[in-house]
Amino acid sequence: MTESLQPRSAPFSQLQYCNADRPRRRSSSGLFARLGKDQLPVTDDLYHMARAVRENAHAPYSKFKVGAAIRSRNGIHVGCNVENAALPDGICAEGGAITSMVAAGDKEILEVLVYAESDSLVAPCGGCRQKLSEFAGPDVKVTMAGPDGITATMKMDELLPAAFLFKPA
Ligand SMILES: O=c1ccn([C@H]2C[C@H](O)[C@@H](CO)O2)c(=O)[nH]1
Ligand SMILES: [Zn+2]
Repeated sequence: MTESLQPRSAPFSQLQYCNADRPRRRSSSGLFARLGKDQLPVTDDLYHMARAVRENAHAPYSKFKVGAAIRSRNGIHVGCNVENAALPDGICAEGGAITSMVAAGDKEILEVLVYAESDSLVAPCGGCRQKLSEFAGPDVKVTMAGPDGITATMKMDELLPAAFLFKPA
């Protein structure tokens, strides 16, 4: 059972900060094990806030709920995906968290965590990588997490090397 929860994609298994080898409990019911206090990811507060806000996601089309939490100097800002019948008009959890941060008056991301429940870790989509890079420096850590506490962390410039920068001529 727990084997299937290992991050599957190649980059995740090579991550510097990946904690996939940390000991964790076997699931007693369902697909995922419950987190024990000894198993919490390093960024506990972001983890719990992203996990909690995911419950509020509006995802009737994909049925795939995502939560995101961003740490900035003035606090933690959360977002969940909000889909729309006009499918491309939906917004990702990361986009919602960014909007919340900016609305709260902050424009510098210190840390990001994305929480989803899938058989592999969920990384921000391409568009969200660009959105994050607008406010996150190259060394900012972006952690991807699931319900059993497996996390992988990538730096912003690993997630989006050669980000687009708008420099009018
Ligand atoms: O990092 C991600 C990946 C996907 N989604 C959302 C978009 C869509 O609503 C659903 C399925 O792609 O998941 C996010 O919010 N963040
Ligand atoms: Zn996205």
